[in-house]
Amino acid sequence: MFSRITRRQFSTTPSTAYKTVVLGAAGGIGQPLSLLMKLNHKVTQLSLYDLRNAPGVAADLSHIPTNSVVKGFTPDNEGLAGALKDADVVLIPAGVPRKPGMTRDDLFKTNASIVRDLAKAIADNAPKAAVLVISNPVNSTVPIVAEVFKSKGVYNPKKLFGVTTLDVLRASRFTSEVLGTNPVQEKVTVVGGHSGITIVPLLSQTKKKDFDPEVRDALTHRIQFGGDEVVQAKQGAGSATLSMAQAGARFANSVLSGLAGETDVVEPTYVDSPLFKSEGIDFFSSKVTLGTEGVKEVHGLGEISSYEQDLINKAKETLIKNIQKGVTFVKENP
Ligand SMILES: NC(=O)C1=CN([C@@H]2O[C@H](COP(=O)(O)OP(=O)(O)OC[C@H]3O[C@@H](n4cnc5c(N)ncnc54)[C@H](O)[C@@H]3O)[C@@H](O)[C@H]2O)C=CC1
Ligand SMILES: O=C([O-])CC(=O)C(=O)O
Repeated sequence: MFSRITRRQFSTTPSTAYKTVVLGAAGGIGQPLSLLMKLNHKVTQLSLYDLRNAPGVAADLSHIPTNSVVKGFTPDNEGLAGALKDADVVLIPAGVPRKPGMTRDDLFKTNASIVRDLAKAIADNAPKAAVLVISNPVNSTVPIVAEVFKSKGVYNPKKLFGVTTLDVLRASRFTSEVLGTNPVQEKVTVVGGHSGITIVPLLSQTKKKDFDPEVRDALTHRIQFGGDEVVQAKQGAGSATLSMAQAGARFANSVLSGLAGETDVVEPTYVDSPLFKSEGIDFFSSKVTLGTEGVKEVHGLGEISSYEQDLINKAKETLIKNIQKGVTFVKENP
């Protein structure tokens, strides 16, 4: 167990000192994500939890001379309660990944109960933490966490995030490949959700703005189905792990920056959103300003093209079903 003294000791060097927890830390995403969190100077305590092997991953990372103490937990070794105590940020990459031929929704039957049970433990042990959900299907697992938190009276919509950053990374990369530009400077806002047609890149808001329709269609499709490229290339051995770790670490760093009081921290993320609530869509991804309490402001979509409006209309039809599926699951399987 980390003591408060340890936390204070380390908080003197950086201006911030946060405990970050990775649930599913020994997995394909969990290991590189834990490495990247070990390299983040805002993190002073890093707790790694998995059904097995988390203490080994923690021992390995603990030799890296950065400003954090790492500890591994399993069900037999202080368990979730030990891992989660005093957490500021909890990342959840626990659950099964896709194989070729599967949709993210096909993962629901296995991952829904995993995420529900982890959410119960977070509600009991770290109800004030920011919770970053990576486990698929994100469109449904985020509503699952929200329902569990509501049932336990600890739901804070400002602290629950579906991580859609990988869509943003892909959009930058793929757009730069088409335009021959520097991917680092190619910023693309991606809105909606995190699966197939619910992923909507707003290419009309990029510097290029006007794409040839054929190029635009192909680029949009590649961004929407980028995950499938990796699933197919891995031939049954899983889905994106390394690019996802980078995406998760970038988003976690933004959340930590917001908590630390940095200004103008803006990332697209799937949150409890006012944008389409009147249509029964409680969760939607758009640009969000992150602050000391989590979500500070959910941005509107801005000016979009009629092509993008059509994509959003289609995305909403799927999203409403995905969200309802998560809500119903928790009501029927509390
Ligand atoms: N949001 C996104 O953009 C992305 C999400 N994903 C999703 O992330 C999830 C994890 O993917 P991978 O790391 O590749 O899978 P993996 O199978 O390599 O690792 C998953 C880990 O979760 C652990 N786990 C399972 N049940 C658990 C529980 N109850 N408590 C704690 N740990 C548990 C497993 O032991 C394993 O170590 C999948 O659902 C995948 O679809 C993957 C890529 C991108
Ligand atoms: O495709 C998958 O199943 C994993 C994922 O969410 C992604 O890579 O975007």
